[in-house]
Amino acid sequence: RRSWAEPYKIKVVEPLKMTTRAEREQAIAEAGYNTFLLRSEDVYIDLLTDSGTSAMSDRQWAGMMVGDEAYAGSKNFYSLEEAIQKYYGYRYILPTHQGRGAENILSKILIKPGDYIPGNMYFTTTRLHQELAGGTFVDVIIDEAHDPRSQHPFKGNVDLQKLTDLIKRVGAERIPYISVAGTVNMAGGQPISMANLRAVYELAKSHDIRIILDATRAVENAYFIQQREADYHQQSIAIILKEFCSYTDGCTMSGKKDALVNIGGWLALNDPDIYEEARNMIVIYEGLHTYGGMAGRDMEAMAIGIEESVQDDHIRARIGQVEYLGQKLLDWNIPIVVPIGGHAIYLDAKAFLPHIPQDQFPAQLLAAELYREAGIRAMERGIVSAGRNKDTGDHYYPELELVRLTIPRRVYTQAHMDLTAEAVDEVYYNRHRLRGLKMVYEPKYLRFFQARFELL
Ligand SMILES: Cc1ncc(COP(=O)(O)O)c(/C=N/[C@@H](Cc2ccccc2)C(=O)O)c1O
Repeated sequence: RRSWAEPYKIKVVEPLKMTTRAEREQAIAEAGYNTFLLRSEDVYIDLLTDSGTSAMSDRQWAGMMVGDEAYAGSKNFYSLEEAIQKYYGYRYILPTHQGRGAENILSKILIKPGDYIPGNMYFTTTRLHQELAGGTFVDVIIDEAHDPRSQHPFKGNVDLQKLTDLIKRVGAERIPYISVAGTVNMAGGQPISMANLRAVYELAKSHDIRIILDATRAVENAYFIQQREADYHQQSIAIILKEFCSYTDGCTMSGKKDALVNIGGWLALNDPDIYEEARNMIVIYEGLHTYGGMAGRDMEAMAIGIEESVQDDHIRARIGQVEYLGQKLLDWNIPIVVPIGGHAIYLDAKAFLPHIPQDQFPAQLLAAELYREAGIRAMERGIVSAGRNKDTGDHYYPELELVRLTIPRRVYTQAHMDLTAEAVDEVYYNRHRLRGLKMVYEPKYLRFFQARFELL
């Protein structure tokens, strides 16, 4: 049996500083046990996020050299527009500085106070923009998505009955669009199947309701369709991605993930009237409609990154590395979300630390402990990230209390994955010694970015 290796070789490296346990104990205490507040230079293996952390290719760096920094009508805009139309299939393209730029504008245009936005599990920034526009997010994902041990191959699927019930309850006119993510970040990077998306599209169209895709990791979603959906085993990733997007009316996109760039995003639409409004909003919030908060060089790098991201060899190696790490942990009976997702391994902190109640922030503690143990930075994806219910003021208490080990694209080697697995195993072996946290500073919005904690 031949093992696999990356379809690229390394040309530039960034030396990493090694720290001592004493230095890390001080650093994490000063960071208020919040990995977002650590200095990057104090981190050895940075698995906080796959957002903006990919390694660019030599062709992308070359693209940076041909940045046309004209204020209006930059050549790089047209390269980007062409790449998105070619691979995602949408008609109108508006660049934004990153995903949130697109979410902000889309929400402002489509959502009226009192509207409901159904979606396959919440995402933190997406839901907040929907709420800021006066909408209420309604989770219509299948129940299995909330169970870390369910082996359902497409946990990102929409529960058509939940969606139908919502339409009946509030009426189609109160639903500006269905917000579909592929893959679903908060469920563990879980995909939605082509068959399910097609069914959602047909249901939506029968009620004249739009579907807007969060395309942030849609190429990874295409890989899971290719691997797990019988009709698509012989199809290329590029073909699958284009069909996938054809069942939606537009998308918001953070180019910082699949598209292999450090900054960038876009809003894509097929409806000329919505496009007209969005193009007008872009000049208020993002700059001009032909640069959307990006330099010309960044648009060129993203156009090239899109082309590279849909190559079958690339995505197979990218997800193969995540599966490699996940399988090691499964072999050692360490509780992680299954099936293994596309961009990260999610430790099940509830199962990992059953003696720490959820309101003592077990996932937050586990992420801090992994850093203390080995200088590995992960991200809390549990009660802290879930925030507070805007009506009751109490915490949301999500089923999923997770720590995300997010793998950047084309950055770390298999040796880094081996060391990460060993560090997680070490923490697991000593898990009964760990105790909870109390939150000592809580910001108003998206508290997980800046909250501070102390050991109980
Ligand atoms: C499915 C999905 N849709 C939209 C966005 C926003 O895109 P952008 O504005 O960041 O470009 C993101 C960003 N996800 C990053 C960064 C992040 C953001 C908020 C909280 C924690 C982490 C992450 O998961 O690490 C996403 O995953």
